[in-house]
Amino acid sequence: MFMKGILLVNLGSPRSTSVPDVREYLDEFLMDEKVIDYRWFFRALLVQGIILNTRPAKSAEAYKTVWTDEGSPLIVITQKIQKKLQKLVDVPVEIGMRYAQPSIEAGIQKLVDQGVTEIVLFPLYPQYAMSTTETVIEKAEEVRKKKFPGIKINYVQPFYNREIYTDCLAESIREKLPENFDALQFSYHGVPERHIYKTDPTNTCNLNDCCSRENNPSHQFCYRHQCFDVTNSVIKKLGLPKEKVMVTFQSRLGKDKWMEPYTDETLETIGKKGIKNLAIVCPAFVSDCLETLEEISVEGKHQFEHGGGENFHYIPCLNDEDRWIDVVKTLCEEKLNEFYFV
Ligand SMILES: C=CC1=C(C)c2cc3[nH]c(cc4nc(cc5[nH]c(cc1n2)c(C)c5CCC(=O)O)C(CCC(=O)O)=C4C)c(C)c3C=C
Ligand SMILES: [Fe+2]
Ligand SMILES: [Fe+2]
Repeated sequence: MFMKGILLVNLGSPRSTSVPDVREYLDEFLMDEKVIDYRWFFRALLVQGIILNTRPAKSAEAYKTVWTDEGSPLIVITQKIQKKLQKLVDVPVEIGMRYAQPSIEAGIQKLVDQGVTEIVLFPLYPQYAMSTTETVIEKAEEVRKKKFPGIKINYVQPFYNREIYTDCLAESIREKLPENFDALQFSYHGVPERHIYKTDPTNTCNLNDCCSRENNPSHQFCYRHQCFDVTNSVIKKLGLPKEKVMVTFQSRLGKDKWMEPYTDETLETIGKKGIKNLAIVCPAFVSDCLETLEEISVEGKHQFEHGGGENFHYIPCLNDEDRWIDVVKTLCEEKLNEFYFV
């Protein structure tokens, strides 16, 4: 007998805000070679020899400012999505995190315990990146082969260009935009430029105008293009002129060259250029997390005000909005229905 189920996968958070728990989480996360893509020796030297000496204490302080009584916002919101989706579909829905707990393996185990043999796994990232979608699929395949060789997994693909998603995002932003704003900033999580070159099998992306072209063979694997594409779709639907819109990249780490322009540097300077009222949204994330609630809403606001800005308006992620749950349901159902052909 075949039985289907859904696994929603998000990035994951530390178990608690204690420094040892944050260190353990960062160790697993940053030692992933799809996140820091150096050879093992150099990655270990950088992560375990340098980053883990100072970053856990700093990150733990940041996590404390966003942590709720129920736990990490990212996990709590993913659980809320799970519960709402479960009410709409008649197959079991579980969650799994790429790093820390509940793990992808634990999520699959829960489904298997309920008799599931065919899983739709949904990486909750709108855009493709080596450090997100690709590492989730690689991990899930590793777990499947080792622990659950009898089950099938069908993966929901990046959905940045799906009209149901961009409609949903545009509506969500429209409702939350303040009445007066000089600019709307789209701040996406950054990645090192090297990641984009590395994952372009067509060798046709040079991180230049090609990313904004209507057609380029690299688009399917180009995170930069996919960020621009989401932005363009949304601003068209909102009827916003391009001059009122900025795209920037946040959360860089280390000395590599990451995609530019950087969110923090932009926030420090735009006030002086006359942008006094700013709205900002972060569509690389479907759920609010440390990187939106602390890095943007708190640190970003300070940077903007420090640079002469006056009104800073953070637009929350889709989180557990009903219209977004409907999109999740549709994207999962498409893949559930494909099982016959997988
Ligand atoms: C080389 C480092 C990193 C890459 C590449 C990277 C890509 C990337 N990350 C997200 C989504 C999230 N990242 C989050 C936190 C976070 N990210 C990094 C580093 C890289 N991310 C670090 C070190 C951290 C931990 C916190 C910190 O110390 O600053 C989170 C939030 C997790 C939470 O618990 O709330 C998310 C979500 C994407 C989408 C992405 C590439 C596109
Ligand atoms: Fe590109
Ligand atoms: Fe990250």
